[in-house]
Amino acid sequence: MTDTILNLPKREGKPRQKGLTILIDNGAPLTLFMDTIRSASAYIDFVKFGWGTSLVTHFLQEKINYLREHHIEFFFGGTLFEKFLEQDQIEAYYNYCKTYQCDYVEISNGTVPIANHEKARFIEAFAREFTVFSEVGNKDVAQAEHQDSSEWLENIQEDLEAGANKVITEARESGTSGMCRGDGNVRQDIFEQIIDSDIPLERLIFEAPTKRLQTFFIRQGGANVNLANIALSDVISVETLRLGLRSDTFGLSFVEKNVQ
Ligand SMILES: C=C(OP(=O)(O)O)C(=O)O
Ligand SMILES: O=S([O-])[O-]
Repeated sequence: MTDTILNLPKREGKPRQKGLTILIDNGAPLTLFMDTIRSASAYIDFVKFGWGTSLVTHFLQEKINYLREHHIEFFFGGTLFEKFLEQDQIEAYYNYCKTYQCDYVEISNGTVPIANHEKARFIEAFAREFTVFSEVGNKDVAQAEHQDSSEWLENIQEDLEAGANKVITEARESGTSGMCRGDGNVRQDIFEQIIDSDIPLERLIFEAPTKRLQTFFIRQGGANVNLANIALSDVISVETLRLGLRSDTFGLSFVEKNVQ
């Protein structure tokens, strides 16, 4: 970023452990993808190839190569893991990840109804060879309503104990399920239970595809909260929200909560 006399929140350089920005690629055309990466690589830590798009999108290998050149990591959406799981093809998923030389995998149960302890077994197995980001929360709004805050906390703790490097909280690409209500508002009770626990904030990644969610998590968790499902077009906007350069977070206090 440009040198400035302004007093702004401190951001770590890459590779960073906190303040991660994770984009979601839902199959963007190659030149748009490359332009986005080239224009903003300092602010992008990961790209997730959303749900099963990696199987359908063209130029996947070219995109991955371009990310590597720009020191940006990648992983495939948890839904793809779940699709292989549902068809009893976990070994094939492992091979798929190896083919693309993935360092990271996402293990979730947002769609396939397996119990959290079963998901934890997959976390443990994949963590032997990959860095695992697990995901907590249901993609179906009605089912998500039934998951209370203590269940969320227990699931997050179980995932971390099983070997997840970080835990992603579900909100989908739309920001309308998991930790969010159908109307796009965050379920405060869940957020507060998590943030009041002894889990370091940097072990959590909040899906925040909308400005409303980005603003919420940055106001509550500070400039260096980890955010995911950021649209390709929103990278610079999110960085300005982190830095208090947009009205929504203008008065952001620079004190960080529970970040170790
Ligand atoms: C982002 C989504 O899925 P995944 O986590 O599998 O990429 C989604 O379904 O909105
Ligand atoms: O599961 S999602 O929405 O990353």
